[in-house]
Amino acid sequence: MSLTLTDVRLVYPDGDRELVALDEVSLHVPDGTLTAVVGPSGSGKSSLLAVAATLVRPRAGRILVGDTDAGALSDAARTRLRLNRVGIVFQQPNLLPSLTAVEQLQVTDRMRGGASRPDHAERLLATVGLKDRLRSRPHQLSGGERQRVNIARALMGAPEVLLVDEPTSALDEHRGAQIVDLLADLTRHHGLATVLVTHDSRHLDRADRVATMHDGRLTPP
Ligand SMILES: Nc1ncnc2c1ncn2[C@@H]1O[C@H](COP(=O)(O)OP(=O)(O)OP(=O)(O)O)[C@@H](O)[C@H]1O
Repeated sequence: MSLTLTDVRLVYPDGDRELVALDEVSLHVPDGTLTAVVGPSGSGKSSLLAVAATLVRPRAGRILVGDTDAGALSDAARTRLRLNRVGIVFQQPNLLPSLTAVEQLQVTDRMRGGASRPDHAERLLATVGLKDRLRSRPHQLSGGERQRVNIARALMGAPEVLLVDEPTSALDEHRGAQIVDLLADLTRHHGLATVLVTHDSRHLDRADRVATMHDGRLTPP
């Protein structure tokens, strides 16, 4: 399923004034494709992800996850949409220190209120190259491996949309390239509509499309 943003405007209060974080932003990400979003600090990249993740309601514009208009949903329905159809990979893996890799993924089953699926967790961890690390805890994993757990965890709910914020910022060039390769492969294999926010222009050749944020505007639109 695709992700479509149309004429999105997001405004934050700024003292007596308002700060326009997203200014008429439109973006269409077909399923099975990866769009990289680059741009300077403060240009609105994280705001774009927050809106696409339905974490923040824009002042104007439309967000479609597949055919579902997120703006038309109640807050409870948006939370369900986010849990079931959107995967989010934050910059910091935020893994729980005492849990093994498999258990990190199983936590999301519990959050979703469903049965725990250790087999599914193990399969996903194998997919991201961690089949020998299933019982490892975060301190036993490298930065790149922790980021792989983070990515596998985001796929537990079989999302249609994958939103990824700066996944390579803590990694060296080689490991960063491996993570972007992995995201591109997962995007194709699972038919995801993926948005990858990155400062890192080194890995953009793996993206199907590169868009640039500048002062809240996205080009090409
Ligand atoms: N919760 C908030 N309240 C008020 N202003 C905010 C808030 N979040 C972001 N902003 C402002 O909105 C603008 C866009 O910020 P955003 O974090 O989306 O940019 P960014 O491109 O992700 O930056 P970075 O690369 O540094 O993370 C900035 O001017 C920022 O200061």
